[in-house]
Amino acid sequence: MATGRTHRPATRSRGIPEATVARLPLYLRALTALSERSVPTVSSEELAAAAGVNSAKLRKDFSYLGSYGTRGVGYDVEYLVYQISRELGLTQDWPVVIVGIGNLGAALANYGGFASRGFRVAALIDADPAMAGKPVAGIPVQHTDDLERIIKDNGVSIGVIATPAGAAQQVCDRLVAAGVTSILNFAPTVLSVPEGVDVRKVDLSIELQILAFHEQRKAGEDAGAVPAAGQAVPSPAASAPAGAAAAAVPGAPAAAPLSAAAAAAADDDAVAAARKGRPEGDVPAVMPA
Ligand SMILES: NC(=O)c1ccc[n+]([C@@H]2O[C@H](COP(=O)([O-])OP(=O)(O)OC[C@H]3O[C@@H](n4cnc5c(N)ncnc54)[C@H](O)[C@@H]3O)[C@@H](O)[C@H]2O)c1
Repeated sequence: MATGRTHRPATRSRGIPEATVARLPLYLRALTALSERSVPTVSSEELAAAAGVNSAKLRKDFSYLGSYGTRGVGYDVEYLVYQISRELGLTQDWPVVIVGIGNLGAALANYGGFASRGFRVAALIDADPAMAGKPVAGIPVQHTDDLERIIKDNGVSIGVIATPAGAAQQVCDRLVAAGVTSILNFAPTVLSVPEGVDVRKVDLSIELQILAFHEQRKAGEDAGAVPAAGQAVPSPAASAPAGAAAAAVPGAPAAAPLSAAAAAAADDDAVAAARKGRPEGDVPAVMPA
């Protein structure tokens, strides 16, 4: 199994902070919507509101791209789309493989949003021999026996893992050994990858747990927390020192993982500090709605 470092430092090449990189897709989505409506220019305030980011932060982010806008006119929408796309590496075509073509893998294969953003689904791979040759989203599923050849033939550097958790590390190791250097992991497990491989994870249940935490806080002020059915609250005195009691109570996420939504909204330094404290290396990839 591959071992070693699981994520990169807070800054990348050309000195763009990771928190800025995390916000670029938000700007791009808002700008693409403006472009589709043939809006020629946009102010930093309008764009910040559309992207859900504060406008001072947006201006700082764009300064890293060398984009300052024109006073009284704002930013040129088409040019910014180009600049951000180029910065994110989206001006080239990225062949992607999806491994694990069950409910989720098939849904991803059918998602039209990849192709429109420059991600071409080059191959679908599954371990089930019964699926081999069957088309999903018009692409025939191929067997995992051919994984290495498929990666090589298609020049794939990005792999999506949608297998059960128990298979994910082994699939990851094979993808990496075959030349994949970026992985989007949907399986609920932490992957170990060697130096130079980026992993981002999507876990909707974690996002829901964070929402549950906020819901509980909203409701808790008047009602007090009520444990979910079947969950007994352990006695802090019996099982843990007083300081650890809050973390021991079910439903009290004392150390919620840092979501990309939080990363996009927080200050760069705060993000770096929060990342430092995280026990796991790969990065959640769910973006704010
Ligand atoms: N991240 C999220 O928000 C999210 C949401 C839903 C599901 N999931 C996760 O996604 C994964 C897939 O869920 P699903 O509902 O599609 O499951 P599923 O059982 O429908 O599909 C899993 C597929 O993986 C294949 N598979 C198993 N081992 C494999 C291997 N070694 N190599 C290649 N293919 C292999 C199976 O043949 C099957 O087709 C699970 O880990 C699930 O927990 C994550």
